[in-house]
Amino acid sequence: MTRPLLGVVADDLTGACDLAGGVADAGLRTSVTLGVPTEPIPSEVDCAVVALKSRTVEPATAVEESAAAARALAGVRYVYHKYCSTFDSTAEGNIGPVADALVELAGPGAISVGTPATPQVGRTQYLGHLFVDGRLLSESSLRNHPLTPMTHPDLVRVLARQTDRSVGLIDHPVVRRGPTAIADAVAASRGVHRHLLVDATDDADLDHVAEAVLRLERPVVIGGAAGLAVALARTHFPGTSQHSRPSELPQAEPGPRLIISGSGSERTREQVAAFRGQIVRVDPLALAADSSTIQRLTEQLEEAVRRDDSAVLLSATAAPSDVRDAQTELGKDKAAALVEDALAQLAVTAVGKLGVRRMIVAGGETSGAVAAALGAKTLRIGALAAPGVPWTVTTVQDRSIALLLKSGNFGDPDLFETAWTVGP
Ligand SMILES: Nc1ncnc2c1ncn2[C@@H]1O[C@H](COP(=O)(O)OP(=O)(O)OP(=O)(O)O)[C@@H](O)[C@H]1O
Ligand SMILES: O=C(O)[C@@H](O)C(=O)CO
Repeated sequence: MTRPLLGVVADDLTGACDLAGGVADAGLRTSVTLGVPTEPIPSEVDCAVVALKSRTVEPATAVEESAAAARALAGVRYVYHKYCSTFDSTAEGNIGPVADALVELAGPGAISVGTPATPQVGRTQYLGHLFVDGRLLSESSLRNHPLTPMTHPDLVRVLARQTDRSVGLIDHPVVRRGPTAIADAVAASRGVHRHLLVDATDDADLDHVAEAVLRLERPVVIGGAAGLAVALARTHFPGTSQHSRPSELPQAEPGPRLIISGSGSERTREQVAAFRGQIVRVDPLALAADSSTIQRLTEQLEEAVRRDDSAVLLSATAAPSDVRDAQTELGKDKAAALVEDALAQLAVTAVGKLGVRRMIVAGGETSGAVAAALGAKTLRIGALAAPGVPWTVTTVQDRSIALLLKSGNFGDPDLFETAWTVGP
């Protein structure tokens, strides 16, 4: 029996979908489980993805859940630590502690090798510095992220602050020399560094890194965003791309459609601004001030859904200054929890009472909260509505629910209109 190529520990749900959509599109049979799996990985799977909600939790919790996920994935060829393509981390930072735990579990002498570079969505790493659409990370809109503001572009330093282990760089001149040079550089780093970040500015670089990684003496833990995972898929199983294959997902039942946005990202703000249908607004200050707010929102949502059959948008998305005001008044965690809980509760009402069967959710934390409240356990992966944003189907109480779980900065500005045309 062949072993799954990749067992992925993903720090948020939209990141899990991003990676799963990419590797499925490259031809890997892919499963997504929400939370640590309790069942063995099905033997026909090439890539088993475990979606956690560990990006913004206490480091000790992130470590405990990630280690449990890695143990549940025992037997895969490579454990893949999926973090964000913009290296999103809290001030304490969970990427370092989780990477430490995963190399520890991988066995004596293990090393982690990875890169957040995902050129398809404009993320590149050069001389250890991360760029977003050609701008330094710290000068991109990520500096205003509501939970994980990224104000330092030098990832070697960012990661080194999160771990006591030594962090090294395989720089672009080495990457450009090809897989042998990269593999030699990794071999020379064993015993010197415990974590290696690798530059990549285009897909050819990622293919070199993937080929080098597949040749490495194990134990090795691979780290990164979707880019390197997709490069591993196309390097390991060349010629199996699904681009021309129809989606195998079942058709969703007809019914009202809902978009839920708790994302603070710049791209989501553009998508909300471009949306022309009915919008129900969710405000953390109103939620905090009056416990009847959720009842009022429920009524507004019911009315909007019944009024006409176009998609309704339920949105907490606000300008960074408004988010900051709410955080100053309520505290960052309380503001986030109020919004996540309200959106999750309204999602449950939408499915249980209003007959919603197709839903777009914007924001990683928001998607995690919504999917957990719905009771989703696994996702089947379908067609991509945009790079990094696949349609998925989950089964909840014998009902198929189609979910498009969107990372904040992904998708074109008109995604909330166009995504339905490729959905199940
Ligand atoms: N108006 C608001 N005021 C304060 N916090 C908010 C507001 N709207 C949303 N939030 C919170 O901000 C967080 C946004 O994170 P989320 O991961 O969902 O989306 P994102 O900002 O696009 O990030 P990502 O790129 O990871 O998807 C959530 O915890 C959400 O509850
Ligand atoms: O890597 C990315 O950018 C996404 O998959 C993600 O994790 C955003 O939250």
